[in-house]
Amino acid sequence: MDMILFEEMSIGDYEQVVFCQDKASGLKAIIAIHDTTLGPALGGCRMWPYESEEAALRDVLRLSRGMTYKNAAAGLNIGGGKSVIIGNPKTDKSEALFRAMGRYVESLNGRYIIAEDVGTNEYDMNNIYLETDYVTGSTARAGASGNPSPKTALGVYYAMKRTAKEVYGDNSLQGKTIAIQGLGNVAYDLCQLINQEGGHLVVTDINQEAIQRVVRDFDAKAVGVEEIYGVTADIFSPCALGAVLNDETIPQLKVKAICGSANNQLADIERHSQLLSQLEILYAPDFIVNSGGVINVADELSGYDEERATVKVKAIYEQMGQVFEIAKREAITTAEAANHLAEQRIAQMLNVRRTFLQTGKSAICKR
Ligand SMILES: NC(=O)C1=CN([C@@H]2O[C@H](COP(=O)(O)OP(=O)(O)OC[C@H]3O[C@@H](n4cnc5c(N)ncnc54)[C@H](O)[C@@H]3O)[C@@H](O)[C@H]2O)C=CC1
Ligand SMILES: O=C(O)CCC(=O)C(=O)O
Repeated sequence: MDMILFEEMSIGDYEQVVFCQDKASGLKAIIAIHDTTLGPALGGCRMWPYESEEAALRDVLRLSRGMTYKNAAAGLNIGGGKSVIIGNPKTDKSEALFRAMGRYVESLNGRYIIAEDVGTNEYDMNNIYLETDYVTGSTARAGASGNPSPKTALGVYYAMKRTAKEVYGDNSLQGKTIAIQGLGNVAYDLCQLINQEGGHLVVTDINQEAIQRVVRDFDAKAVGVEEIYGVTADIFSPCALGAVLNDETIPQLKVKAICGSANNQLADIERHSQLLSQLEILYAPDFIVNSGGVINVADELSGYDEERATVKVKAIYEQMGQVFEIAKREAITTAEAANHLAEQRIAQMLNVRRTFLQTGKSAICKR
């Protein structure tokens, strides 16, 4: 590994990285806590057959930092963290593996709260709950919120409507063509919402079954995995994995806007957001668009109320509008505007905390 860990941690301002190994269950995991200024770090656990340990480490560092920004911009009183388990979610899962992971989460004593991400689900969280209370998104107890994907999809839908309003002057998706990459948990529900509103879907996935389901249920048109970038559409919606907006793909785009659920869509945030802006393609920043899932699971920390969580998720519409306004007012890219929003809130709350209080009052105290 030619990566120097403490240097990486220092550059990205990470608080803590924990390597977890349990030989009996086969667990190899990394937990990254990026920033806990606003509260305990909350973020999902990705299970993925990473090609190297360095790739896993890079992913968890990138994703945990993203959670700090996402949680701050969403107005949540929680910090940013994430975890990865190195393994194949189709073949390597077991009760023991997730219980071993749960014990590592417990050992952090509330500094990190786990949830699901790509490759893990609410049933895995149920096994984690057997070892720790610091888990959200399970179905294991009263007040647990379960699978966050439907709420993530709802948030993407509202972000997409606000994006459509910004570009086309009307927030309706009726008659609009949306090109969707990746048809997993989030995108299936998103396709349903778009279809219900009369939008047209052009879709792709590496999984044929996922494609067939959406073609059958929502009258979508399927294209090849590489063709999706060149589809003539109103909005491109990346809902698979990260770094899909890069030097090769951006010049192929024939859309006026991008709004999707995938984390870390821009391969190089600064350069590629500038390039999109030069091409007059409006980029709806990923961590604002996809914050519905974490807004939903974080609601558990105050005693889960689905109605309240839904109201907060729908408010992504206004939040997106605010980001577009900041970008226009300050003549910066939308990615920069979203970052400013998050960074300003963290700086302001750090300042508020200068006043001494006898007892701490954090999100987790309210459980
Ligand atoms: N599930 C949630 O609540 C949240 C998800 N996200 C992000 O949204 C994205 C999607 O999440 P989920 O739907 O939960 O994941 P998922 O694993 O259910 O779906 C991902 C889909 O993308 C497909 N895919 C993978 N590589 C592809 C490629 N090169 N081209 C086309 N399709 C490809 C997969 O076959 C799969 O169907 C991920 O980036 C995730 O981190 C972000 C916030 C919350
Ligand atoms: O939605 C979740 O399960 C937790 C939040 C998260 O990991 C994410 O938003 O990427």
